[in-house]
Amino acid sequence: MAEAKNTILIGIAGGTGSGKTTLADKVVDSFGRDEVSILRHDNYYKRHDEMNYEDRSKLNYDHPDAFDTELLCEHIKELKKGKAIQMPVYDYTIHNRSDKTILVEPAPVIVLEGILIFAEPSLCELMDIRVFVDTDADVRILRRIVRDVKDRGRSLDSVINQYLTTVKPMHEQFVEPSKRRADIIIPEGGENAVALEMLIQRVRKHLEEA
Ligand SMILES: Nc1ncnc2c1ncn2[C@@H]1O[C@H](COP(=O)(O)OP(=O)(O)O)[C@@H](O)[C@H]1O
Ligand SMILES: Nc1ccn([C@@H]2O[C@H](COP(=O)(O)O)[C@@H](O)[C@H]2O)c(=O)n1
Repeated sequence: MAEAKNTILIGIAGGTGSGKTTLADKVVDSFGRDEVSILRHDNYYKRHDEMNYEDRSKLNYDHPDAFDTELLCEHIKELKKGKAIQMPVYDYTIHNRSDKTILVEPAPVIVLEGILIFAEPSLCELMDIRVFVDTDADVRILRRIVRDVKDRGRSLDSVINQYLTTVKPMHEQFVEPSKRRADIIIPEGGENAVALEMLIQRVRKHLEEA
């Protein structure tokens, strides 16, 4: 099937807690479901049914190999061809994929968010606009502690231990260097009203031309 002419992929990367989900959701919520679709790299974390919870909780979730990026690339290509896909759904509280999927319809604009989306060349090259949300590490870890304890079923000790053993070193090795692949760098993510408005205008321009 021929590629749909007018689909653009906007990648939103940034460290954990930087505000990329907030930014991506605000862009998507400004438009109709038939105009902008959303994909999340986190939903493509590999399934680990062969391990128990305790072993899964010890895995490194901040290395590119933790993700099934090949499946995500296939899904993006399908969407660009005008075909709907079933996006997996990840459940952080059990450190595994859930049995649910979300139907994602093709749309003129697809937003993709994730910590490591610029670190994978095969994925990065599919993007038309690359946005990196840049937020200081101290702010990010404070946000992460609150979120992981409230929403992801974690203890304070486990968040601190995971941050020091894998999250921080992987951020320094993979996430931070991937910033140089960005077209736009946005400080502070979703609460940056000026940057959000510029992104919305860019999407609107594409929709008018599509
Ligand atoms: N600019 C901001 N100021 C204060 N809190 C924020 C801001 N942006 C995001 N948050 C909060 O920080 C947490 C992490 O934000 P999120 O957008 O999920 O980041 P990410 O997807 O990069 O991990 C969430 O609880 C969110 O509500
Ligand atoms: N089972 C898992 C899977 C992932 N994580 C962490 O999620 C972070 C990425 O999500 P953000 O919304 O923060 O960008 C990543 O840093 C992983 O450490 C996890 O804790 N448990």
